[in-house]
Amino acid sequence: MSLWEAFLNWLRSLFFKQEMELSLIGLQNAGKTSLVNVVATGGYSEDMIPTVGFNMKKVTKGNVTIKLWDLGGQPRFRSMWERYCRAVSAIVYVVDAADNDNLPVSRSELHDLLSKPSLSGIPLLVLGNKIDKPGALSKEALTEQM
Ligand SMILES: Nc1nc2c(ncn2[C@@H]2O[C@H](COP(=O)(O)OP(=O)(O)OP(=O)(O)O)[C@@H](O)[C@H]2O)c(=O)[nH]1
Ligand SMILES: [Mg+2]
Repeated sequence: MSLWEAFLNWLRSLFFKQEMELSLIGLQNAGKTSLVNVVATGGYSEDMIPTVGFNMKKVTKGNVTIKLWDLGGQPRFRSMWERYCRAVSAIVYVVDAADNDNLPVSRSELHDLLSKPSLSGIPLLVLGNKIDKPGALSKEALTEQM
């Protein structure tokens, strides 16, 4: 790389640095912390401890830094979801696509959250997780259920 190109790249990096914040929510055991770990370090483990409260992780790839708020999904932590979703660039709602029994609860928690005026206009991604498991719903079936 020539000196000139290096200089241009440096200039670009100054102007195109991007920062965003994402909140990961969804019922306990949906796989939110596992997802954060895979994105941040590439590591996956079956041996996970339920998140108490929340965790924050910053991940930088190239010019993009993402602040990830990983929230606990147990009932006692769900009332904090809204507070940690208000100021983010996007919300990722994680659903265990293989856990049929808990889908109605997951659905009603999602709709509860979407009814909050403070969150109107924030982009939302509903992420069907655990699609490797037998019995996991297809994208279409999950969309229908949620
Ligand atoms: N088969 C399968 N298991 C997964 C997947 N993602 C996560 N798990 C497992 O699901 C369990 C729960 O994962 P966590 O990441 O702790 O779930 P969580 O949503 O953070 O749960 P809370 O912190 O309690 O809200 C762990 O045993 C993971 O190994 C997946 O894509 N496929
Ligand atoms: Mg967790």
